[in-house]
Amino acid sequence: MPAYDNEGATISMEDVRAPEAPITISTIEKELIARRHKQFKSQKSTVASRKQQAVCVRRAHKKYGTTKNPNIILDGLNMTVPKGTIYGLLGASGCGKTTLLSCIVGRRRLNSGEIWVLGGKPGSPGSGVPGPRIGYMPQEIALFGEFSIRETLIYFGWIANMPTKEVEERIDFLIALLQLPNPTRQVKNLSGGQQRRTSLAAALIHDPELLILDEPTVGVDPVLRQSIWDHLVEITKGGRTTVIITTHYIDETKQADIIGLMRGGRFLAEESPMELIRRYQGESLEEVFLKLSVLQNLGKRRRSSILADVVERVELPALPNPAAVDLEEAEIGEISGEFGDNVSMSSRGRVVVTPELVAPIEAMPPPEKPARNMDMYIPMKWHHMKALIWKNFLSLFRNFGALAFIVGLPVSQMIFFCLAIGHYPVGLPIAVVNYEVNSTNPLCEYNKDVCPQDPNTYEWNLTRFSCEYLDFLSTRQSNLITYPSKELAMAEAEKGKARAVLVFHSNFSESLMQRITDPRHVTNWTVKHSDMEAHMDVTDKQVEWMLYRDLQLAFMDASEHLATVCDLPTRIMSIPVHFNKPIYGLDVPNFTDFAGPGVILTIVFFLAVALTSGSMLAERNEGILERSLVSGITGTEILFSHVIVEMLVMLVQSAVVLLLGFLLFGLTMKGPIGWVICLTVMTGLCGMTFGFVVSCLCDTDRTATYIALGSFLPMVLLCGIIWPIEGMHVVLQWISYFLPLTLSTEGLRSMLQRGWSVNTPTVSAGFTSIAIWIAVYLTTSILLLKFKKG
Ligand SMILES: Nc1ncnc2c1ncn2[C@@H]1O[C@H](COP(=O)(O)OP(=O)(O)OP(=O)(O)O)[C@@H](O)[C@H]1O
Repeated sequence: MPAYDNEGATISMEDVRAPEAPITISTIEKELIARRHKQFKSQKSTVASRKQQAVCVRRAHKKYGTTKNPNIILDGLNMTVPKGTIYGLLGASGCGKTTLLSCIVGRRRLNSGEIWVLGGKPGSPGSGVPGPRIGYMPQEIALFGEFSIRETLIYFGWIANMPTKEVEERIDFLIALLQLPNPTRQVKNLSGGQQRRTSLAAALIHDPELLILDEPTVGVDPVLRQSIWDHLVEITKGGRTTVIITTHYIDETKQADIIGLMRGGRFLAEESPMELIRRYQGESLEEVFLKLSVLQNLGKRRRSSILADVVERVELPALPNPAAVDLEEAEIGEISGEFGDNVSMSSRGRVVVTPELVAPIEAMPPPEKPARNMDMYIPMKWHHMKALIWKNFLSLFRNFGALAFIVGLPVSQMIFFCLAIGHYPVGLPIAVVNYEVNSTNPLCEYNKDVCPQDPNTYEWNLTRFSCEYLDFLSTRQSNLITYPSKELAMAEAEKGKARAVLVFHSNFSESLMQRITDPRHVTNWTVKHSDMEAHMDVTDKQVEWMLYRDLQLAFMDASEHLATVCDLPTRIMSIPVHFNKPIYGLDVPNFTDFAGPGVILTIVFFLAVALTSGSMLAERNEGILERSLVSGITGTEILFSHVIVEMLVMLVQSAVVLLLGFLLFGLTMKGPIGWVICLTVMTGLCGMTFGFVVSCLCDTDRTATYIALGSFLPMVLLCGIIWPIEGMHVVLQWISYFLPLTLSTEGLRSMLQRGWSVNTPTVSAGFTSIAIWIAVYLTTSILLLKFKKG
């Protein structure tokens, strides 16, 4: 088809010449004409008359893009689809057919204009649209690859509230009609054409009142295509079913009752195929479309020299009736299609009415009022939930790789955490230069069990205290390496071969003894020589702190031992601070215990985010979500069905994480186990609802990954696992308290290590914070699903 730049043009009847030759009409065509006469009646355009149509679109405007750079798709379009007809929606690729259909099914909103579908406005309470009154086959396959054909059709049948037996009968019928393969075959293993036919079967399964089929015959062979069309003609015969179908095979729409030729955001014509061929003397509908496109160009650029060549080559029909009715633009908007076979050459602009067909005939019966019952106020319908939960379970268990990942990841993460984090660094290389002894062995000999104080004179004769000190240090840090000189030891430490250099002066013990026994007469020189010199590599804060602690504790151990062998009170030579048994926590605090609660909650939270946003995005990107929403499923139902299924997964994940942490790796647990489990599961639920928000906000997996990662780091950095909140900048402290993992981590830690109950403020704040976040995320995702339309 030639690409003419004719957007926004309309056709005036001066552009149309009289037909030159009569057209032969076949029997089928005669039958179709007869049907059209019966179906389309002239009537005045009122709200009531619009409600009588299967679909009625008036003055539709729809644009994408920004206000500065808009991409106008529908530009005042009018469309009328009478009940019981097949409406062929034709137009070049990208002209806006899918956009129009998604507005009709209520999945996109117009910028302005009105749409009536089956007597109601799509999305309004009680309209039944979206819902089972519609059968929608989108352009993409929009099916679950892991499902078999049968399971797919059962899912859509259940959504439409069909009993299983009836679904089975319809499956047999549709499999025969659409020549589908064995219904046990998985959709992902079908050919492209077979998948499209399965998708068509899903739209047909519940025998809807309005079938909207977006290119159902792509990749279907001509024989089958014909049988699909025959079926559509058959089901519309009774007048109950209406079909709107888009296709790129223009000539197959000969069997449609009306064809809407779309171009430049409007209809070039909305007319029966026979009438179009007759009026424009085309050999085929394709040729008619070409002529109408040129006419539209003429309307816009009547004198355009660019198109002159093309126009010369196209033979244009003349106006069949010079007394064509000319109407004002606003009125014409009201007229399109409602005069039945009268030609509305465009949705805006001049309209031609063929007088012989305008004769009023009996009015259509009033449309059935949509059922207004309590159903529409029930947020979740049982048959929807049944179908969704079944679908979610099947998709989860069919995908073995994902299942293994879901269970395996928390196990491996917990094992990694418990084995890798929080353990004391041992074997740190420590360089020792001991000028007090002449030994290459750091653990030099000393009189371990002999008191260096004379029992009679009480004179002290302390020797080799450096050896005693190193002996106790070696029980904490065993990798002591002796160097003969300080210079050599320092050079090695600078090369990274030692974390600390310890130097004992030659008169270390003697000076220390003087410092203790006669402090009044001790010189600075003596004090200096009684110190062990320590030079440390402090690039690693944790290592520095632990070495610092070990060096001091080794001194206390050695001095307490000395006091013991001398029958002195043990603590006499220690620093005068006595650390009693901790109020809470272990005698030797353990970083694994400290970080454990935060790590457990982070694992559970972010696994739930990944699981939920992944499955929701996959569903959305494959078009399944869209299709389910058009079938009448609500956002709330989709969310809760995921919550129910993923809750089970999360219970397993939480159990695995807690069992590994407490039973296998011995993390401290003093608190009420029931509440610990409850807080863990609630955190997973919070992650799940956050995953819903992410999947509703993002259009692609990539943006979802960015959001998930972008939120992971701040939450983990600020929730107090890595650094105490009290040490943060005051603004960040406030931000941190508002994050979902901060108060819950503190609450869990208080239960596990302090044994606090849920009544204590810290624990109850953890529960309250996570409950509020669940409510916020859930409400946001329900609102996003409801209102975020194109
Ligand atoms: N979500 C969107 N955001 C921005 N532009 C969009 C969006 N969806 C569609 N479009 C644009 O709107 C125009 C109409 O698209 P639409 O899918 O409705 O066309 P179509 O007639 O169905 O095409 P085809 O026959 O190829 O399926 C195209 O230019 C398309 O790029």
